[in-house]
Amino acid sequence: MACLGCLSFAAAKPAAANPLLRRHCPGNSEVRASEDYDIRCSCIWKGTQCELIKDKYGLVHIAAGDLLRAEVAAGTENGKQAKYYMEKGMLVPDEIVVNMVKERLLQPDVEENGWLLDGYPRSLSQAAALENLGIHPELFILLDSCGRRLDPVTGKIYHLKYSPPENEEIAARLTQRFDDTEEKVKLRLQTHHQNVEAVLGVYENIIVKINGNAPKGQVFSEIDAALSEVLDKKSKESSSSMAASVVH
Ligand SMILES: Nc1ncnc2c1ncn2[C@@H]1O[C@H](COP(=O)(O)OP(=O)(O)O)[C@@H](O)[C@H]1O
Repeated sequence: MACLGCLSFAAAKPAAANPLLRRHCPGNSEVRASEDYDIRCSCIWKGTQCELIKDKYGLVHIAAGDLLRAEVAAGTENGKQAKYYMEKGMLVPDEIVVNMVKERLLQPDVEENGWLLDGYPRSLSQAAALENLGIHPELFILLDSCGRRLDPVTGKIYHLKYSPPENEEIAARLTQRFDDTEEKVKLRLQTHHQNVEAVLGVYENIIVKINGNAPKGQVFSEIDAALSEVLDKKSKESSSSMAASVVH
């Protein structure tokens, strides 16, 4: 529990904002089996935007999906259990995910630099777990976007509109990750819709909604503006509290 103080300390640093990045499948992207584009509602820009945020703000990028895939690849007990749920397109149980994210958030680099949580929390119970740990983000970025595709041969990610495949051969083999088949995606969307409203309720005062269906530079400039605003506000608050302590 002592480490929780460390996290609060990281959050309190004026130079480090702690944003969460969420992908949101908009309500008008209904699951329609005949429309490939819509059922695979997913965000190409999430990873790209995380890289850009990380580069500019020096935050530690923590992606719940990446942590889980690393456990699966390492063949750990948690990974074996997680794989079962990931393959079914279900949320991995909190017993695995909450601890995994918590442990990563307690690492010294996170305390030093601040954090960017990606794909977490995805349910009310995960948001509550963060709150109970005293971990409060300063910004919740909700990214609306659809159309991501993964090339299974090169691992490169494309977007059907904004970053299309270079040729027909690549276009033909574009697919999703191992957990991205149609039935699983449908289930994931269903779960996502059930959970998203509840999570948004927890962060309603710090949400910024960004249209992800735009060129990456444009998406980033909106995110950047939101982050800068948070940081400006923090630095003003911290200088006014400094002034107050001088007066006293
Ligand atoms: N916060 C989370 N809670 C539970 N399971 C998660 C969480 N984040 C990711 N997962 C699991 O990992 C899978 C892949 O997640 P992710 O890499 O974030 O991709 P996507 O953003 O396309 O869902 C999810 O389908 C789910 O099974």
